[in-house]
Amino acid sequence: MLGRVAAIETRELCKVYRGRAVVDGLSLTVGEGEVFGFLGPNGAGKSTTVKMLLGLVHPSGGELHVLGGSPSDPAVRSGLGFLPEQFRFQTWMTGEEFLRFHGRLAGMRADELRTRVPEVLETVGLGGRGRETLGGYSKGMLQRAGLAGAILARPRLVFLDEPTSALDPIGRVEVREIIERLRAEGVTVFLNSHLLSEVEQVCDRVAFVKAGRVLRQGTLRELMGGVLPVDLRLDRLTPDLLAALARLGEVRHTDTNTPGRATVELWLEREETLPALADAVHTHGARLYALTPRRPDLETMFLELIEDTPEAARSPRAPEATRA
Ligand SMILES: Nc1ncnc2c1ncn2[C@@H]1O[C@H](COP(=O)(O)OP(=O)(O)OP(=O)(O)O)[C@@H](O)[C@H]1O
Repeated sequence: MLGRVAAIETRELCKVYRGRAVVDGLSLTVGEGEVFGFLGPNGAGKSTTVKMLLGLVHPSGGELHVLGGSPSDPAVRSGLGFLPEQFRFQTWMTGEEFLRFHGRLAGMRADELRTRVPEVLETVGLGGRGRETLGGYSKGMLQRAGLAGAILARPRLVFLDEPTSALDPIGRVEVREIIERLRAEGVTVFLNSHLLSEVEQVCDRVAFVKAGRVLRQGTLRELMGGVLPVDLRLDRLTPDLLAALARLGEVRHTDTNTPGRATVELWLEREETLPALADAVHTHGARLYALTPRRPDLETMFLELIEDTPEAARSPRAPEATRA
């Protein structure tokens, strides 16, 4: 396959362990340059899928293409980066040595590594700490070092398995920024995370998996049924303005009980309608204090989907609670 190909494409992918299908007909498409969230409860088959996509586990059935080829092809493999959730570090190595070792395994030249290693250490927030041994790193620093290893060889597709599980809130924001930067550089990011708020903020598209199958995949908007709820706060709401707003979207709720303050919840079909809302308010002589598109609530979606399926015997909060 040449030209513009999907970064990942699987069709009816299966993995059977001891007679049990842990990945059971999984079909997935991830476009090049997308940040893709792969979500599901514990044991859904996410890690097994990632291992197959990396060529570390042989599928029992189905098809898979990664960067237009097979992950067993060294040329394809050299375009992949991976941050496993549980990384075994050599504690006696320094951060720099670890990255150089990693880079050599990925086929990078020594002179290339001389500039690239300090650069990625800086990117992941470990600038100036590369001469310390990994044994002395905190859990968060180790996770950053692992992330540095995953992006070191400038992969076109990078798999991040729970990249922020050991990080504090500042570290999480930093990793989000790194993901944004990778997206800007056209790198495809396949993100496995139980932190749904994080996925919500950074992913272009998501897939929900359960019992080895994709229950649903799409953009957050698509998964929301294509509507964009918007909250408006105004100084007043005249009948004319209400009628104008109702022409732009579906008015779901209004509140005019407080003098000098009115709120409207409106469901739009298209984001492009947002400026017209502000215009309508202005044209009708009202003052606009807030116009807030509501984020799709991934957690609610996730819980509904997981609960909807018969195998949902576990507590719906288990995915996050057990991984804290
Ligand atoms: N090598 C193996 N041999 C036998 N069973 C396995 C093997 N690897 C995974 N499994 C089983 O496959 C199922 C899916 O595991 P997997 O690790 O892919 O799930 P996951 O969605 O990544 O879960 P988690 O969110 O807990 O990491 C589990 O029931 C697990 O016990």
